[in-house]
Amino acid sequence: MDKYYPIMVNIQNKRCIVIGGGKVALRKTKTLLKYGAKVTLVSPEIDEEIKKLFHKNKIEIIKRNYEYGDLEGATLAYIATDNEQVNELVLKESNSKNILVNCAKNPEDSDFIIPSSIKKGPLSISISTEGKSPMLAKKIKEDLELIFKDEYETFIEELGKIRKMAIDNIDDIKVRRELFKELVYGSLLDDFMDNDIDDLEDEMRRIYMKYKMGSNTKTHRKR
Ligand SMILES: C[C@@]1(CC(=O)O)C2=NC(=C\c3[nH]c(c(CCC(=O)O)c3CC(=O)O)Cc3[nH]c(c(CC(=O)O)c3CCC(=O)O)/C=C3\N/C(=C\2)[C@@H](CCC(=O)O)[C@]3(C)CC(=O)O)/[C@H]1CCC(=O)O
Ligand SMILES: NC(=O)c1ccc[n+]([C@@H]2O[C@H](COP(=O)([O-])OP(=O)(O)OC[C@H]3O[C@@H](n4cnc5c(N)ncnc54)[C@H](O)[C@@H]3O)[C@@H](O)[C@H]2O)c1
Repeated sequence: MDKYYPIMVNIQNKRCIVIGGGKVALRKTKTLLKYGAKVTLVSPEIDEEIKKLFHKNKIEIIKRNYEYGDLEGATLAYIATDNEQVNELVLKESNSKNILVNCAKNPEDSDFIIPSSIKKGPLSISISTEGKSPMLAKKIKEDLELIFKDEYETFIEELGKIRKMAIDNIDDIKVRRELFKELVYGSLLDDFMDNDIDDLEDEMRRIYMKYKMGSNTKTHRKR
């Protein structure tokens, strides 16, 4: 049975606790901030980059050793210390409180692991090797970045607009599917990437109108 179930989690404004203040803690913290989490970090020693985040009011810091109870109120917990005994104690607390935990040192103790990921506007591509080789996950990300370029962001934003219009105005799901098929599987994206399209929005709307006109729907929505 596969162990890790991939999901997209909204962590905006959720409290996430990082135990440890070194390089790994910094990397995890930066990712959490990118996704709008409220980060509290507990560690006696703090990396210089982490201090900068604190001075910019991006995170809270508790400058001491971890103590039982520090995970109170956490949605997610991250263990990034170099001390096995501390890690054990944090694991005990997270397990007893059902707080999902990531342990950088011992992935087998983790409830979740962090994939390498590409973000282009609404597009997310995550790569995981289930901890077998984080470096390979990073390389695959770099390879995929050559394919999934910035144009994808605009393309997906425009697709989102047309899809909403189609759901509101074209009742027949078969017609909608045909429309989406032409937009997604047709040559539109390639043409856009090759700079062969002046105005993507116009072009998508032209295709949309073709399907809308062909589907004399709108008024007889089936219940
Ligand atoms: C993807 C990424 C996300 C992130 O952390 O933000 C991430 N590691 C990254 C990079 C990276 N990490 C390491 C190297 C050095 C080379 C190497 O060892 O390969 C490099 C490469 C580099 O830095 O160039 C060392 C390392 N990593 C782990 C251990 C412990 C162990 O394996 O026992 C050790 C050994 C420590 C030691 O030797 O002491 C464990 C984990 N690292 C994971 C994620 C999870 C599984 C991901 C997957 O499913 O593949 C997992 C299981 C748990 C977790 O941390 O969530 C990020 C890429 C960022 C990017 O994409 O740019
Ligand atoms: N998952 C990954 O991607 C990855 C990558 C490299 C290393 N690691 C592993 O993660 C661990 C951390 O790596 P690092 O490079 O950040 O180490 P580091 O030495 O830079 O940092 C360790 C941090 O732990 C803190 N710490 C020690 N005792 C503590 C306690 N009682 N309470 C709270 N904090 C405490 C220290 O103050 C320090 O800030 C190491 O064990 C390493 O093997 C994981």
